[in-house]
Amino acid sequence: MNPLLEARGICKSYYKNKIELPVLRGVDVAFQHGEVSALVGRSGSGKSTLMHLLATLDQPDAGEVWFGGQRVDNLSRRQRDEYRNRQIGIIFQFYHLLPELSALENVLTPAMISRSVLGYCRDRKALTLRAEAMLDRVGLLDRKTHKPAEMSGGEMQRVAIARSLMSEPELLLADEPTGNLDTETGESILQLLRQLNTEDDLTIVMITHDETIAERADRCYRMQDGLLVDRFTVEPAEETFTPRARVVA
Ligand SMILES: Nc1ncnc2c1ncn2[C@@H]1O[C@H](COP(=O)(O)OP(=O)(O)OP(=O)(O)O)[C@@H](O)[C@H]1O
Repeated sequence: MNPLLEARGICKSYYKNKIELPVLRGVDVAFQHGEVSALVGRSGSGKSTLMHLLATLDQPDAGEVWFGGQRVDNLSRRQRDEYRNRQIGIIFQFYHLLPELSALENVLTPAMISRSVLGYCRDRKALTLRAEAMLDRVGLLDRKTHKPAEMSGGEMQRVAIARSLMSEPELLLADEPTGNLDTETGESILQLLRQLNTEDDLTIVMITHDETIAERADRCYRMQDGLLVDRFTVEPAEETFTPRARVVA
């Protein structure tokens, strides 16, 4: 089966005071449709940089990004915005909610601003109904008037997830989705992500430095110093709930 999302030979450097800092040094990775994948690696190994390139938030110096059989890294800026708005949901460790807006407004506003979300864009009533449905989906409809300061970390991440679902994306990119949460709350977010994967066939790529979280994915990719050094498939352990990783060629 063709992968949903693919990076081919990705290289990326940053420059500081004209000194080159190579961050990605030829990364090849393919994410299969309907799977939960984890990119695991130490701080500074290049995970977030790769995620930004996969989301076309930035462009590689060399290499290509493909989504659904189409090359996307070389699209025009407008086309890249449209690709991102329609196909990808993104969530971050620190939620990136607007503090002055309610939960409902946080879910609704980016969709209102985006020109391309859904066919009925800018139809405020339809979008509001959808935003409420998404808040309901993540179990937070009763908090719709709460502002971020009036919510827990787990609730804020749920709002961010609801926001990311507004465009019915095929792919969810999650940068350390549980990184700011205690173990129990993080667990409930992981369970929600798995539920969305199973029920909506949502393909998920999550970044984490935490091996135990990575092992919850169907497939893990380990990054080290700007290179992908390992791939794992994850099999459920026979006698316990905790899955364990198996290295494959
Ligand atoms: N805009 C930038 N300018 C210069 N250097 C950068 C920039 N963004 C990231 N870097 C550097 O690139 C390297 C990789 O950063 P990146 O954020 O991709 O790593 P990461 O694996 O996601 O780390 P973490 O787990 O800490 O988020 C780091 O050494 C970082 O300092």
